[in-house]
Amino acid sequence: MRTVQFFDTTLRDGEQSPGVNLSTGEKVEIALQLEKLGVHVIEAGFAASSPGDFQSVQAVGRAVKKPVVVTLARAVEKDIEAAWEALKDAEHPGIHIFLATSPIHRKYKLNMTKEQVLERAEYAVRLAKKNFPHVEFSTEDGGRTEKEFLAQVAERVIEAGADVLNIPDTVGYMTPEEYAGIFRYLKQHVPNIDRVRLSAHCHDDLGMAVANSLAAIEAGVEQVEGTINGIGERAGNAALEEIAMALKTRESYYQVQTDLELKEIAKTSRMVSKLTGMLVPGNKAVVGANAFAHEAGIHQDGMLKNRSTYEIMSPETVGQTASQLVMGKHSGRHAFRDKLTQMGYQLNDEQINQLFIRFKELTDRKKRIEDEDLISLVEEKWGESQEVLTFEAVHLSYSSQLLPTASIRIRDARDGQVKEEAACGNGSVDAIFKAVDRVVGESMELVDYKIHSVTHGTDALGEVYVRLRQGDVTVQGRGVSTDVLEASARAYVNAVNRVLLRRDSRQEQLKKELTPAGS
Ligand SMILES: CC(=O)SCCNC(=O)CCNC(=O)[C@H](O)C(C)(C)COP(=O)(O)OP(=O)(O)OC[C@H]1O[C@@H](n2cnc3c(N)ncnc32)[C@H](O)[C@@H]1OP(=O)(O)O
Ligand SMILES: CC(C)C(=O)C(=O)O
Repeated sequence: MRTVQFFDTTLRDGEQSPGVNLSTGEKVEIALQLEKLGVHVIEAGFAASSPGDFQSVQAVGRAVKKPVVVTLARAVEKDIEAAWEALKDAEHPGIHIFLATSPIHRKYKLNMTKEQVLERAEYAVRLAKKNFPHVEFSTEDGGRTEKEFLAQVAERVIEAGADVLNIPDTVGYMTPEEYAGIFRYLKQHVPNIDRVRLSAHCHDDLGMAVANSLAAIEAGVEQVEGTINGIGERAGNAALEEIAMALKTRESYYQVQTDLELKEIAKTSRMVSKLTGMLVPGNKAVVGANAFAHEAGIHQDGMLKNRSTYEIMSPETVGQTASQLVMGKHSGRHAFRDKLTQMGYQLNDEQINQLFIRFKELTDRKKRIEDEDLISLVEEKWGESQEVLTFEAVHLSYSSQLLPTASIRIRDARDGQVKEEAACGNGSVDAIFKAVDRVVGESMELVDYKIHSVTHGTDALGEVYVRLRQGDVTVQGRGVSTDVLEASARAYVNAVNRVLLRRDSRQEQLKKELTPAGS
């Protein structure tokens, strides 16, 4: 099976995304991660473009040991000289020279004849070859170039010593069949075409960058160029992680392998997203948050029975966390039961059916159902009617210079007594929670505290959610009041009730299990 090499241009074409500007340190950080991912070539920038980019190219060249590090350069002496100056200390220095070849670019941008383009291309490659062991030449806007002329350019740069010949679809105009046809044509019409590694470089203007890259691979190219997360100029470049996973997942079809460390994909994607500020859409293939999430009941049921029903690759392969069955409007009973079991609730069919009705009602009101919503559903159904502690009153003493003190009054149904306690805290809410702990005689771990207003205006109802943990029991409590401190006290007492009930019902269950049958 033949191997296709990966040329990563996240740091050059990816950085051409409007609004992205990576510092030298950030480029080095990404480059080291790309090295771990196993790409063969890293395009670190455009050395002649600015002193900052020169410095970045130089730093990446020095930091990275295994991949070839290249810089982009126009077919002009000063760019080629700057490129060597930046990369002469690199372990594997390379240069990427480009010159547009299409009629539109020749006429309007370069103002050059075909003959001038041929001469300049050859001259630039010969010049670069004096220093660089690795010279790539790109026919910018190759996709819209006459095939016969492309073949002439190819012949000249091969003669001049180019190691890699890239035919970019600079403006993302090609269809897969057309693009593949260019490489087939060159293979048939250019003598010595075997002396260069053919490379594909696609843009996503019509959403075909990955499809075009794969078509080029089918036509025999040995290198693909692209970026992590598909970032880049305009609509971006071909997403390398998508090409890699297409080759891996459809290996028997493409009969091509890569040397990439696929498990590094998710980490690389997260790093690039964080440092460039380019967020990855949830539905992005391979690395999006939803790429391995299933919400529809029928899919979830299939997944529980066998993952291959709805997953063509596993998230672990690319270093993503395990597949998720997301609870929502479209979920079914199988997934619902599985989720509750995972959360520690062993419920019978009747209980599941009752809860499922409430769950579906909730999904009509709420977009995404979180674990805490499910906890509330269960607790609400089997918890609330047997309240142990009833909140009666709270009083706060607060001054800007002293610790706040809270006094709380709670009725305890276990002994029928009304209990009062006071406590100081780091803030008013903390004081209230500590006072409740004193009444109960135990302390709870506060895992989460959320507050939002239910209505508008200064008399708005404040709704407080708390999440408490004690041992392996986690519960949620809710309290509502026009006073947010009272809402906090109510929420905390509500949650403590649930801890006590859950503990009691577990003890009950244990007792039943330990009592011999018939006694
Ligand atoms: C498809 C691609 O992604 S190509 C890479 C695109 N990336 C970038 O352009 C980012 C970095 N670029 C830059 O920082 C600047 O454009 C620089 C420093 C390279 C050049 O800046 P300037 O000297 O001010 O020129 P400017 O960018 O305005 O114009 C480009 C010039 O290069 C010429 N040129 C464009 N491509 C090439 C080429 N491959 N070889 C030789 N000359 C070229 C243009 O014809 C134009 O020349 P002119 O001034 O004689 O008309
Ligand atoms: C410089 C070349 C390869 C390029 O980025 C393009 O044509 O899109």
